[in-house]
Amino acid sequence: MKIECRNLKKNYKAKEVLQGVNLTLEKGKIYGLIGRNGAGKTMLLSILSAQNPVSSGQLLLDGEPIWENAEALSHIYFAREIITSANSNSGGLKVKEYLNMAASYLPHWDKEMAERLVKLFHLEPKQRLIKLSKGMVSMLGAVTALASKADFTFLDEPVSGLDVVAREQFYQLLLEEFTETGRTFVISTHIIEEAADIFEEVIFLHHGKIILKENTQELLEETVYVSGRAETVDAVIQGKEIYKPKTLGRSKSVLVRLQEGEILNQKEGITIQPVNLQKIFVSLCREEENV
Ligand SMILES: Nc1ncnc2c1ncn2[C@@H]1O[C@H](COP(=O)(O)OP(=O)(O)OP(=O)(O)O)[C@@H](O)[C@H]1O
Repeated sequence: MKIECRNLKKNYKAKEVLQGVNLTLEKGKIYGLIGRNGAGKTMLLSILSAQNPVSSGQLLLDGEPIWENAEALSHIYFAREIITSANSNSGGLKVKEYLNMAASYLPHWDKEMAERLVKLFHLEPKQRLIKLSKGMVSMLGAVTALASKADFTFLDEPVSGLDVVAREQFYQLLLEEFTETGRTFVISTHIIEEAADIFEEVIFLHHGKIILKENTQELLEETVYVSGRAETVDAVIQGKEIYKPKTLGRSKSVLVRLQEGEILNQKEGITIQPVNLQKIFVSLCREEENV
């Protein structure tokens, strides 16, 4: 099973929110969707789940269009941010009512799992959503996403507002569910490092374009930070794929993307260090923005 997007574009008046996204999401993977504020993450997830029409391009599940296709949509669920303000549709609902509503439109809903997770997260079924704390609202979203049992489940910043204990608990549950079922999860988050071990692949979205989609482990193993005397750094990185160098006086630092099996020669006057995902993301954004 796979979802494919071909040259997806979304415009709002003159603004191109998605600028030709090509993406394949395979069954049985956890993807991390990373992007700056306004990059288009929520938009992409809402389009992938057919909650929003595209301006152009194709969106397919196993070769069949997803838009207005009930069978395809029964395999996809997007747990978007729950709006609980007084004038929203959800705000006045009780936790129990919100979950009953989800159960009514999600064809593979696991009632027993939802009840178990509600207890685990100490959510009170009779409490109205408007009275929940920000973290509790996030937990309710996580419960809905997990209990949806959709083959492709998208979560928009599921851990925002959760305390560290609850965040670990959420990722643990997610991994257990993933291991048991082989469902696909796409998770957007700004807390990159914490989730880096969970994501099999990372997708970096920048100004409505995918600037990187890679296996997380390979990306980390094959990217190094080189710093030291500028002329030595230049000699070592010659002919290599690099991300946005920084020069300060006579010293220089740069991220180098190695090819499989490629190594850098250690020379006096430079250091070669491993990097984390956050650093790679920041460097790539700087590269794109040319700053
Ligand atoms: N209904 C709309 N009308 C016009 N522009 C919109 C609409 N919805 C989203 N946008 C624009 O689309 C762009 C992408 O928004 P989106 O919410 O997808 O970003 P995001 O990556 O999820 O950001 P964040 O991390 O801040 O949540 C933004 O520039 C936003 O202003």
